[in-house]
Amino acid sequence: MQIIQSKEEFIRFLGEGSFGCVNLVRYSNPNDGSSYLSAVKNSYEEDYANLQSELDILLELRGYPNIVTCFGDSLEESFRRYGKKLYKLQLEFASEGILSAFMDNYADRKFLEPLIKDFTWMIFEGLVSVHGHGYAHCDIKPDNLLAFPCSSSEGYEIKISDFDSALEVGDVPKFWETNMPWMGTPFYMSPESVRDGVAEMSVDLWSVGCLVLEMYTGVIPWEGVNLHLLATLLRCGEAPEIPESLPSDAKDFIQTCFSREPEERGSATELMSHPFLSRPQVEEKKTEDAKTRNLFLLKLLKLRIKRRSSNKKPTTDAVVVSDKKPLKLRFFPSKATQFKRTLNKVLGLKFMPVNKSAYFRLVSVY
Ligand SMILES: Nc1ncnc2c1ncn2[C@@H]1O[C@H](COP(=O)(O)OP(=O)(O)OP(=O)(O)O)[C@@H](O)[C@H]1O
Repeated sequence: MQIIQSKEEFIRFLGEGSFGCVNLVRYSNPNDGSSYLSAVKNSYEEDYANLQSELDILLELRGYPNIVTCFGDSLEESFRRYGKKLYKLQLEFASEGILSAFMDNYADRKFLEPLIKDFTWMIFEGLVSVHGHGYAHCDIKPDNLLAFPCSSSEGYEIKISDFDSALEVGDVPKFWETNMPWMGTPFYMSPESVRDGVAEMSVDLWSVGCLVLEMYTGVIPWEGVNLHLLATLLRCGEAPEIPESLPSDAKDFIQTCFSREPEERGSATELMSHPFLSRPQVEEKKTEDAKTRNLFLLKLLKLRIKRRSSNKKPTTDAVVVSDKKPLKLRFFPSKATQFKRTLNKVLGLKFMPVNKSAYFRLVSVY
């Protein structure tokens, strides 16, 4: 999508990330009266590199299914008061918000099984593209998945967003240390990532396992476990507990995502053909539904033909029927931004910019 010099109207604040805030903005073209809404991610100069790297990945992945779309080909640059530079990344607006907020609309935050399967399938569709381009997302979790009303049907669509932790496969984040071993959000991290910090595709597959578990139980994985203990448990190859009450194919699927040996998880594509997700069942069901519908229509059709023929004299084209139907606070300078970001995730803190200061106020979000 090409950005035309347009009028910008702030609609509302959407949320706060580690690198700045996200606002809903309407862009209007005064020439033809057209307009569109965008979720605009704002970052100050010190976090420019992160926003740029997120844009670079989004540009590579633009047009692929279940990946949030970015508008424009570059970051928009503007100046704040006191000459501070601000960079903006325009994203398509997810009117249903992040998946974690979407879950709050459901009793006990639990989804029904068909929705879990649909959403998991969509997340994999997105991951196949991410992995296919040589990246690992490294922070798959409900806060980084966006919900959209489905354009073609009544349901919802899920897209992967927030690529600022994404890395090329094989890279290790600069901030990663053995005593701070979190490449993404701790509760969704895999044992091997805690051991070596290497961004592998398998890390995302473990996170999907956590996510599926969360969609069934409504509870974040490892709830109540402190981070020190969590690191120890993960290093020992432990996985979040899977309730016995889950259907057996779901348990088996989650267990596969939680395989100790990353290779045993398979790839995103391979996991998509696990019986838990196997589309044939869904397709079969759709075909069955379609058959039932057709049968019903056929009966209706026969009935009408009968009625017509009883009213009228039969003609050669008698088959023509009516077609009318149918925590702690901390301060630190802007140095290692990735480190800040991870620390925030660990501490559950979010950034609140404090006027012109180069520092940020951190507030607990737990
Ligand atoms: N495309 C979007 N549509 C609607 N809301 C969005 C969109 N992108 C972000 N948001 C909102 O803005 C918030 C901040 O998003 P952002 O991606 O900056 O950070 P985050 O994922 O919440 O945090 P972090 O970057 O620390 O992981 C989100 O939690 C969400 O509420």
